Amino acid sequence: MQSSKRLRDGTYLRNGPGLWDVGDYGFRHLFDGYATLVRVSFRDGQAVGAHRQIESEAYKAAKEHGKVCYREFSEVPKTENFLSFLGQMASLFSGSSLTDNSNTGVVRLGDGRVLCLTETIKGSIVVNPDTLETVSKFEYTDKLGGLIHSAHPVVNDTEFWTLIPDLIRPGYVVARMEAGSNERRFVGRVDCRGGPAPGWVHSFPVTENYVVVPEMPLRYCAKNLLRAEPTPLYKFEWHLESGSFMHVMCKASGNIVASVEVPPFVTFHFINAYEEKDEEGRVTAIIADCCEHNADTSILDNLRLHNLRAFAGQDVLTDARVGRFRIPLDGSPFGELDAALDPEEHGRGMDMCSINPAHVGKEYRYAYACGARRPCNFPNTLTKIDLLDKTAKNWYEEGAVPSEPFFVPRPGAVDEDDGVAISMVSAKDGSGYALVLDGQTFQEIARAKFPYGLPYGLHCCWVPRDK
Ligand SMILES: CC(=O)/C=C/C=C(C)/C=C/C1=C(C)CCCC1(C)C
Ligand SMILES: CC(/C=C/C=O)=C\C=C\C=O
Ligand SMILES: [Fe+2]
Repeated sequence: MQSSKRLRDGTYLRNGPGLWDVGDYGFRHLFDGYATLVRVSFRDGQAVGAHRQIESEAYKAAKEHGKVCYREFSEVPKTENFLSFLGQMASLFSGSSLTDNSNTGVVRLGDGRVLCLTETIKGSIVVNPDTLETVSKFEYTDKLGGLIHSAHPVVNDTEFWTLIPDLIRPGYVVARMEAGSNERRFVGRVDCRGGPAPGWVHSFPVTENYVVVPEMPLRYCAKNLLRAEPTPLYKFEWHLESGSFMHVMCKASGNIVASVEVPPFVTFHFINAYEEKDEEGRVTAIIADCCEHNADTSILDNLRLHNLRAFAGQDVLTDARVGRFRIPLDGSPFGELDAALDPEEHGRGMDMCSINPAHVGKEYRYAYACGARRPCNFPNTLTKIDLLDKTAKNWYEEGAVPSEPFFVPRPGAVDEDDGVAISMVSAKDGSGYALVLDGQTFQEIARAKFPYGLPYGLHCCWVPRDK
């Protein structure tokens, strides 16, 4: 590793879809791939890397039978005859045909267990952060039920917040799990304000005292769940007429303290949220920021493998911005949604964000994300966004595809941006390296080359060495 500064010791883990072929069949969508876990361990100024497939039931069955055996994001097992089709329909309702391919995120729970996740509840899998071995299914011991949840729980050293959409009685259940437990406890419920089904909740934010529940017009669609062939919006449907809403639930009581209509939006990832206060310290509003795709669902189509492969270098990546919601707590029926800074600062593309974990739920200034240098069909820069100055610093290397810049604070740091941002980069020639950027200057501190290229990956976590 070429580095002048010492990095803190610990392990960076990154999860994501990494294998898109079964036998001679090629998958269609980025989100279908079987999970590949990547590790880079930093110790005494050296970096050691490894990667391994997560041994989900879906992955093992595909390997054994040479075909897709479970329902993935867009792939569906092929049925040989009408009887097996009927069997599949029945298993869909019980959830047994849904994938457990935990290809989205990886989180370190307060008790030290490391969990890989996806949108299906059964796809919660415990892994060993040192060997990357699949340890076991994470069994939720409660009776909350549900088949799907937000792929991104909000996790810290003491707790885990999750959102479970209810497709039968459109709404969301908010639940909390203590560190060290496998039991989620019901906190409260939000009923949908519009539409035939809840809006997709890939992620949601929390503040110190509240949980923010987004209801976007891109809604789950039971009919599309049953289809054998993917629709343009996969398992979802766009219901502009149904309205877009933001709900705020009190963490302590489970009561809804605000439910406002907002302009239409499309987001996978909330960045953070915090409480806005007046001079007397009373909470007047909730501010919630997200990677917002200008209410345009075509980002889902952008992420089809054909489009990613065929349109390299063409300017087809749909515009995105930091969407900032202001949700008033004074009973007003409407909330606001505006760009937090000029999207040109980050090339009108942005997603895959991280912040200093000490600022989750609190006022914050900096967000790290993938951005765009046009023309491009996929995010191709790393960007450090200053939400106060409304500016961005950008890292770019010609032909390279960097993954989520994951912020790791320096132990004992006081300044919010005192730390590093770690990303895995696929270079133009197909080789790969871990890149460490200074969280303040956004200049390169170190890079560690992998002996081989790695597929694009999604979300990350950090396991300190002393834990
Ligand atoms: C990788 C990523 O960000 C998203 C993955 C999403 C998945 C795997 C979604 C899967 C689903 C099913 C298999 C059926 C039910 C609907 C839905 C949650 C979309
Ligand atoms: C990779 C991605 C969006 C890129 C576009 O800007 C979204 C991934 C979502 C799942 O975690
Ligand atoms: Fe995600």
